[in-house]
Amino acid sequence: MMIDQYIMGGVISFLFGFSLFYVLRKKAKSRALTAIQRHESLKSTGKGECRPEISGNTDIIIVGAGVAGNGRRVHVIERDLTEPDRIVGELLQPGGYLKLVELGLQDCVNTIDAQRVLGYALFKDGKNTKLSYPLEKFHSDVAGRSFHNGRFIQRMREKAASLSNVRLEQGTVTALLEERGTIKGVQYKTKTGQEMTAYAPLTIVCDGCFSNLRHSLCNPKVDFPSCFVGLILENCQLPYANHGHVILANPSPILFYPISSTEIRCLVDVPGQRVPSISNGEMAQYLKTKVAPQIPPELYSAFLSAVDKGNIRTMLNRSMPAAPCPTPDLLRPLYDLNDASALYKYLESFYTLRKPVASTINTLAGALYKVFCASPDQARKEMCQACFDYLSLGGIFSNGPVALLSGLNPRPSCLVLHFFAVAIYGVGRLFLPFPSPKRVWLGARLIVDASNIIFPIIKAEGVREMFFPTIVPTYYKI
Ligand SMILES: Cc1cc2nc3c(=O)[nH]c(=O)nc-3n(C[C@H](O)[C@H](O)[C@H](O)COP(=O)(O)OP(=O)(O)OC[C@H]3O[C@@H](n4cnc5c(N)ncnc54)[C@H](O)[C@@H]3O)c2cc1C
Repeated sequence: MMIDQYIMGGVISFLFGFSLFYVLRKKAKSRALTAIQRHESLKSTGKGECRPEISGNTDIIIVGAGVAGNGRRVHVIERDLTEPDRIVGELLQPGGYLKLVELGLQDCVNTIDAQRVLGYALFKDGKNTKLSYPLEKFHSDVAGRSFHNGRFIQRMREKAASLSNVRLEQGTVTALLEERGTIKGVQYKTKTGQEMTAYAPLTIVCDGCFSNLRHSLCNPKVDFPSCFVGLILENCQLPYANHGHVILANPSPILFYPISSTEIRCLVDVPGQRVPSISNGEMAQYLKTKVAPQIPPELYSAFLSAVDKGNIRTMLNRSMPAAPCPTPDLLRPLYDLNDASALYKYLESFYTLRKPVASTINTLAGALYKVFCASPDQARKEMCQACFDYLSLGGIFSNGPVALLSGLNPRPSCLVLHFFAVAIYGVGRLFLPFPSPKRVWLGARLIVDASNIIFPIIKAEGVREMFFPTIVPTYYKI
């Protein structure tokens, strides 16, 4: 992951989580509305449980209350119900905000000093270009939002806990209970250390990037392309107000965006899995000597002050293709439920709808990261410059890619079209005014390089799932 993946990658999860909320919530909507009127805030029993036990059985167990989760008689088990303090998930793309509106959850960003985000500003070699989200066709409220992740998560948890059909409990799931290939429920440890089991026909595991359960369900191909180093800048203004700023720096991008009315998040991408040590001062030295000279002058002194202040956080970026886990047994017990076939159809359409969206954003994020990282290779340099200049053309040349990035129009065909349009644009420029043999050779390498970037990512995501989701056998969508 990197800047764009950070900016974009996050929306995958937001869209995933909110789509899941949506798919599962529709049926419970009338019950949920009644419940919201009755319970206005997160109520704790003081035992790490935020709702009394629901009588009767549980339909769905959800492990993890990050941005994903919700449903019928739902039991949510979350390791830590206190407000998270993380440097992740701070920028919600307009596509994610639209999902919040669709779910009636948009007020979750109203009381947390969230900032409107209207697009990106790209900086490269002293030049910059503003890329606005194509929001003309939407209500004026629709835009991205950036905020403190923990504040947003708590608002979402309050909403979930306010539903009478949701039991939100603090506990750590230690194992999935499996019988003949079917997940029957979970084993978990409560806040007080008690070992418990919970059973439901459907268990949804969304325990995030530090998952200790995923390996028992699938074999994910997790890649660790880089780390983010996070700082908070104060007392300064971004060159473009209400925009995410992407500095195409050496060796890799640097991001800035507001997270409150007084704070700007800075994320410095450091390729590889190791970062300079914070404790022995190497990190401060790296940030001051290698990073600071590349950032816009408007942010320079606030950046140095943030480094001196010392509140430096790091986080390993992970990238994993959005591959559905082919576990047909998973839904077998649902036939015991009266409306099992309806839920089955919901899940089926959820995956069919989700896959092209998620994989388009994943692919674009992965591809842009490779293009935007500094490289000694001349063909890659040409591709990077072509990309910056292509986006700077404005009109459909910027609207198309930004609509993909923002989750407003994440169509795989548009992604491939724009990616190769950039490559062809780069080659076309090389051929002007005369296509010398050296330039023809460079152009050919550029096309090969572009193909080598995008096709492996598409292959990992799954060509059929991404471009032809409706022809994928049903059980692969479950
Ligand atoms: C540096 C960085 C910056 C990012 N920035 C953005 C961004 O700006 N915008 C964006 O949209 N995305 C961003 N992302 C991606 C985003 O953070 C993730 O996609 C998102 O957090 C995933 O949400 P989740 O609910 O699946 O997992 P998480 O947010 O990780 O939540 C998982 C939850 O499960 C709980 N849990 C874990 N294990 C257990 C267990 N065994 N039992 C019970 N509970 C458990 C955890 O306590 C946690 O609350 C960023 C990622 C990184 C690394």
